[in-house]
Amino acid sequence: MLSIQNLSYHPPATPEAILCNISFNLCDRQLGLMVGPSGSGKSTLLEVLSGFVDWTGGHIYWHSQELTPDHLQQISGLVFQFPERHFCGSTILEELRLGHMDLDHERIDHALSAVGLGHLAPSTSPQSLSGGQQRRLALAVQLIRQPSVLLLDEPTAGLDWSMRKQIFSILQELKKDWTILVVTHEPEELSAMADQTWTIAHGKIA
Ligand SMILES: Nc1ncnc2c1ncn2[C@@H]1O[C@H](COP(=O)(O)OP(=O)(O)OP(=O)(O)O)[C@@H](O)[C@H]1O
Repeated sequence: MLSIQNLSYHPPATPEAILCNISFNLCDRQLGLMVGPSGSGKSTLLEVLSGFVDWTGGHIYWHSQELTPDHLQQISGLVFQFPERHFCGSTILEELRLGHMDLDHERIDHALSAVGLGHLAPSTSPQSLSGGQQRRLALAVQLIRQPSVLLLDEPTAGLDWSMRKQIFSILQELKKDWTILVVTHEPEELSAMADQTWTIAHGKIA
């Protein structure tokens, strides 16, 4: 279980805290949904939970272990909003192997199959994929690291209805094996599959 207790983040440059006394628990193999309007602190929360930002108050636990930002970088897999903008590899294989040159084919095939891309040749260019396929590749890039917690920032932003449906059905499958936190300002269809939903506004959970 990921346990967030009274988490606050107040960088010196901001007059107000960006995150204020956030507390919630996300159980293993559950999908949690954090819903809030633009500017409410959703992306900042994911940056903290990915270990990119050092919080200024509170505690984060994975099961009974208290976590530092270094721990969080190890256990979390963050898929940014519009992740396709950050693709660097010229092939799917290169994209998946970035920073993990020793990954074997079995693990690569497993990650691609988990997101419904098992039929694609590893030599395919990420740029030639559809929008929905690119989002699924971005998921595979994180899954291949086998994170304990998968963090998704607006996973269906900018996709049309049929591509959003692809992502929903992948998430429905992934949540059988992975612990997932999704942040979004448009919960819509995601609400139906979420095990827990929280609302965030002005850095506080309502
Ligand atoms: N490094 C920073 N320094 C100062 N202010 C920041 C910083 N990062 C975020 N903020 C502010 O914190 C607030 C929350 O931003 P955040 O991006 O987390 O919101 P969000 O809910 O993800 O919004 P969106 O849905 O538009 O991405 C905003 O008011 C933003 O301007």
